[in-house]
Amino acid sequence: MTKQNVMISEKNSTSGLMTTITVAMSNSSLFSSAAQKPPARPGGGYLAISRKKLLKQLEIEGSARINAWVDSMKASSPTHIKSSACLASTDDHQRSWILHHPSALSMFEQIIDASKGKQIVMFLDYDGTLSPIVEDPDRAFMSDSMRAAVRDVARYFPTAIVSGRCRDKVYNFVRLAGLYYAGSHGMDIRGPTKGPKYKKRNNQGVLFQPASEFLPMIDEVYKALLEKTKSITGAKVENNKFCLSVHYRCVEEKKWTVLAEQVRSVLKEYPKLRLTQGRKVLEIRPTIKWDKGKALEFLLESLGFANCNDVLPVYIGDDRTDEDAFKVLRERGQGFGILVSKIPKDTNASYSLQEPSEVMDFLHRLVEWKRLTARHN
Ligand SMILES: O=P(O)(O)OC[C@H]1O[C@H](O[C@H]2O[C@H](CO)[C@@H](O)[C@H](O)[C@H]2O)[C@H](O)[C@@H](O)[C@@H]1O
Repeated sequence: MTKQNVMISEKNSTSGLMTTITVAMSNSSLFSSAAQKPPARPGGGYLAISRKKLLKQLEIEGSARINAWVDSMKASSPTHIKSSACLASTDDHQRSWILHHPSALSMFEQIIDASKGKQIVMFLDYDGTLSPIVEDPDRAFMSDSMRAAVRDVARYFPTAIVSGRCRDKVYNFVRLAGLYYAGSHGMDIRGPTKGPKYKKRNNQGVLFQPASEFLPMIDEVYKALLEKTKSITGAKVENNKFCLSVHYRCVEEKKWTVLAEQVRSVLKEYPKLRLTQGRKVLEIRPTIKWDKGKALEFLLESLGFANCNDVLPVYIGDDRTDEDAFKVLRERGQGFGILVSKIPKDTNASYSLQEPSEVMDFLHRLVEWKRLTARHN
């Protein structure tokens, strides 16, 4: 993002004198589309526009952004009943999607074949992957049987839980000591508190928090968002330590625009924070170049698998933020992303699973296969 010095000129109505102030602004906050961007100014000169024009521009950009947010909030929440013609084309779409992203259960043998001579490393998202999506984020409990499946998997394979939630919270849900935990979308990584059997190279004592300088800002924004959104019934602001979530799952659809405006009115004071979207949630996080994909790479490196061919990372997740990890795997040409979804979605994952119960089946099969091969060797 490039910075542009903007000179605002104003004519004093009584004196008739022009006064000017200069403001350093990012191009992206000034111009809503690339087409509107001014030509580059060698040497970073001034762009003179009137205050009126600037405010108008900001207003247009602001409402365009709100509309885009709300459109995206609606697009990820299909609520309308489909006509039969529409249903038929949906079926076709579903069939074609599943051809491109087959079930990881039906492709299990192929996945195992690809792991020959390689160490499988498991990366598991939490919400919607290990626990079903529920209305109250504080009650997204994991079943005991899922916990047992994850514990078994972690006995045989290095395993990390990668979540948008704050690390302590996700740990309190999972409650397994021998795992890596990457909370706050990977911005808070901690190695196992109990020595895992699979210990390879230098994987102990990992603690990595690339966004620690943002803590005071996140706290401030958390308080501001709590205050700002308190009038909206059902809205919930969650403090995930290095990032925040504004939930709208329980907010009436007609209030989504107001909520988006409230969030934007707070965020516009914090250009170092950005907004992404998840499942009926607006996620606010630092603009640093760090995401679940970077966390995956960091963890592979911590486990001693940087630049190695003898590793097969498998990442299972259900949300948009998991796409960063799927993309890394695709670009590395290594391992597989598995998207948990019942409906076709644009994804960089190779395979799919429909819901957490299928994730559990997949984990069981991995363990069963590992036990069998261990018996034969
Ligand atoms: O990366 P994840 O572990 O998938 O975390 C992403 C967000 O998950 C949680 O919200 C989602 O699950 C809630 C409970 O089922 C649901 O009520 C909400 O609508 C979902 O968006 C979590 O509460 C968020 O903080 C995470 O960012």
